[in-house]
Amino acid sequence: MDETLAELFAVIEDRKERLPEDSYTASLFTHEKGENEVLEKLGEETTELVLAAKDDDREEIAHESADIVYHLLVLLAMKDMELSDLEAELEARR
Ligand SMILES: N=c1c2ncn([C@@H]3O[C@H](COP(=O)(O)OP(=O)(O)OP(=O)(O)O)[C@@H](O)[C@H]3O)c2ncn1[C@@H]1O[C@H](COP(=O)(O)O)[C@@H](O)[C@H]1O
Repeated sequence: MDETLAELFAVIEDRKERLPEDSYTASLFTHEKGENEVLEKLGEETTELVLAAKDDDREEIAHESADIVYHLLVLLAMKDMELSDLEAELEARR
C-alpha cells in the first residue's frame, strides 16, 4: 500500500511538473478553478463513501475510498506538500 501511494504521488507530481495536455491530473493544476474542483470532489466522494458504508457495499466503499485518496494526494501536491508530511503526522500519533 505504501508503495502504491508513493507511486501515485510521484505520478501526480510528474503531471504537475510536465502538465501533459491529455491528463485530467494536469488539468487540475492548470485550471483556475482546479483547487475548487478538488475540494468539491473530496466533499462529494466523502458523501458517497458514507452512503456506500450505510449500504454495506464493499465494492463501492473501495471505489470511493480510492477516489478520495487520489484527490487528497492531488491536494497535497497543490499545497506543495510531500507524502512524508502525511506520514509524519500519522507517525506522530502512533
Ligand atoms: N487515481 C486516479 C483517479 N481517480 C479518479 N480520477 C479521475 O477523477 C475524475 C473525477 O472523478 P469522479 O469520481 O467524479 O468521476 P466518476 O468516476 O465519473 O464519478 P463516480 O462514478 O465516482 O460518481 C474522473 O475523470 C476520474 O477519471 C483519477 N484520475 C487519475 N488517477 C491516477 O492518476 C494517474 C495519472 O492520470 P492522468 O490524470 O490521466 O494523468 C492515473 O494513472 C491514475 O493512477
